[in-house]
Amino acid sequence: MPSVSPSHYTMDNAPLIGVIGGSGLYKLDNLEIVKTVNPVTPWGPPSSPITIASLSTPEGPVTLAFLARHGPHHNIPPSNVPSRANIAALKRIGVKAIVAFSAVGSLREEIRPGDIIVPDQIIDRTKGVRPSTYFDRTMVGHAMFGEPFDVQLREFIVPHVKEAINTFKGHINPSDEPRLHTKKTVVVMEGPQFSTRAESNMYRLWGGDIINMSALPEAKLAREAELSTDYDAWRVDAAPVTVEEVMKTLRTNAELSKHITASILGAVHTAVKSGQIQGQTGQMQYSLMTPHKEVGAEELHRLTYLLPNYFNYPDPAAERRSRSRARIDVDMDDYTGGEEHAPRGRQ
Ligand SMILES: CSC[C@H]1O[C@H](OP(=O)(O)O)[C@H](O)[C@@H]1O
Ligand SMILES: Nc1ncnc2[nH]cnc12
Repeated sequence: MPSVSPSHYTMDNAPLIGVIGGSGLYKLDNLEIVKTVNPVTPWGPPSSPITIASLSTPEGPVTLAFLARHGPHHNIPPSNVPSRANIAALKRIGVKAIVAFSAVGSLREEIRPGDIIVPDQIIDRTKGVRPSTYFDRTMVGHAMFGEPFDVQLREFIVPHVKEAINTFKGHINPSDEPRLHTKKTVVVMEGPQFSTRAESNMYRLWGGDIINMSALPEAKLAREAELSTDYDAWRVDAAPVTVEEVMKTLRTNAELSKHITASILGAVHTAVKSGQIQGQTGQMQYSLMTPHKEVGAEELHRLTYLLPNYFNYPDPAAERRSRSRARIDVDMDDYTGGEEHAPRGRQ
């Protein structure tokens, strides 16, 4: 059986870190764009083209992959975000860890507009309308999710985020200085409507601290794909929320989130590359229940795209195509018509 490389990216400086930008964060600054790819995964195309770019960091330039969760023009509502495609595409590029950004509402008085939150737990209040697993056919898989974010990655990131906030303080009115909150619980609701007051009170009783519409199924799918995740959220609204209020704080906070990204990613890249952050590789080894011979060929091809360490069933047509190519930089388009664009210079 021909082997499938776990990483299909052959550049020396492959992007190990994927950044998912949420509301207000549709691109990063100070990026030298290496290329933009438009993969089509077995779960369809991701939310946006993926920008593979070099970012100047205190540790030197690092290559990262950036994707806009709601599309570059914010035209994908939370319930329709193609999270399976987003996660699969980042995994296929060679990403090992995802730092995701999200705008959130607060369920606690002490979490003020503009504050930054690194949550450690999730309460799922989505309504089952979002595809939330790669194991929804005949291969049954049960990922561990007691710690929904990668503990090592989260603990590594917190002091770096704190430092980034400190170095940003000169740019902000002292009374508006953002505070960092850690070990908080994010409630993920379906939306797109915001919560009723009764619901918010119930979430508070449940132990929820912040609320959004996006951290799931993203974090569940990343776990199934054996990727580490960390969520950096910033509080946008004061209840009752209006989109106008939300967008105002988003604009004010876009600069801070870009500053945080630029400040922390060099260190995160180094820690992932050196193995200081061990990652989630191997997590699914004992989670897959079904013998491969009981699973259909098409499903096995899909799972090979996502988890080549456990599945080795390339699409014969893709095999023929790739054999006929002299050199492949990214073979994410094997499933389909993905295109690559030439570098466009700075974003
Ligand atoms: C713009 S308010 C509601 C919207 O904002 C959050 O998006 P994201 O997490 O992608 O920043 C929230 O989850 C909702 O989708
Ligand atoms: N109050 C809120 N509820 C749900 N998602 C949100 N995203 C931003 N603010 C929110």
